[in-house]
Amino acid sequence: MNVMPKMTSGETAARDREAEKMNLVDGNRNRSRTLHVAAIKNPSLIEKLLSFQEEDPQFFSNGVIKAMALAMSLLLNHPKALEKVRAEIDSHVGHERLLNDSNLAKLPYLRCVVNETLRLYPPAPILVPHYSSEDCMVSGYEVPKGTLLIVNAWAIHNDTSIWDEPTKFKPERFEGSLEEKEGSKFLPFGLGRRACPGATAGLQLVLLALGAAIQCFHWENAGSDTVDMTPGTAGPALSKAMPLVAQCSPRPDLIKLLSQI
Ligand code: HEM
Repeated sequence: MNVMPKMTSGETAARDREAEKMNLVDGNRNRSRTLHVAAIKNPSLIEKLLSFQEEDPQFFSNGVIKAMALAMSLLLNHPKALEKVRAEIDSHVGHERLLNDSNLAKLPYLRCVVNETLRLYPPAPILVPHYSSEDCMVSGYEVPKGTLLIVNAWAIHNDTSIWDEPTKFKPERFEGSLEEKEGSKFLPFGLGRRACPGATAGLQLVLLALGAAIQCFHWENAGSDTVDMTPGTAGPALSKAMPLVAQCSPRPDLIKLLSQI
């Protein structure tokens, strides 16, 4: 049996501080609390999303905010894909109004980008524990009824026997109805009776938040040439080791619309 060496209280505090630094959403949550006290006038996008979370914690979940930030990070590293999403939104929604949920069916590439983000970075890489409800066989293994099952969604999403070049960001792989065809091989929202009941709403929120951010703003990487996607090590949820630092400016054609919101 492996036993973790016991930490001193100083080491524990240092580990907790490190975990805090590594965690995009929680780190910003605490920072934004401080900033609210200072009555900051120009909150960052994450701070704004976290303020929505305070108003409606159920829908603006950490999963939704993280998925949006991760999708934006990936798009900044793949400018052609970002341009393709923008062109899709411009052609179906235009510049006169903000995109809304009735437009989403007409924005398949935006959906592909979000799916590909959730494949590469499932907010819950290890699903919550499930029990088998009856005896079954899985890949030649007998699984008796009542067995505790831990599903590694991240490993399934990176399995080379299922996905072509799984470590690469290729939204096009979701074109057509691959998601439906692949069934239990793409499971960012889990599966079975305990699958995420907020999957439809969660996906819709990510699509709307990401789509509106791309429709209204020009985005550019404010740090080095590429966004550092090194994964963080804090907690069971996937996080980025380095925070996303990006700059946005209103797109000239959208300024009139933005000033009316
Ligand atoms: C992008 C957003 C989201 C992602 C990726 C996500 C993902 C997940 C995953 C992977 C699970 C575990 C499923 C399993 O083990 O099979 C889960 C459970 C759950 N999710 Fe979500 N979720 C998201 C948004 C939401 C939202 C918006 C709500 C509420 C409106 C929600 C409510 C829940 C609840 C209540 C459970 C527990 C279900 C149970 O144990 O029976 N989720 N979610």
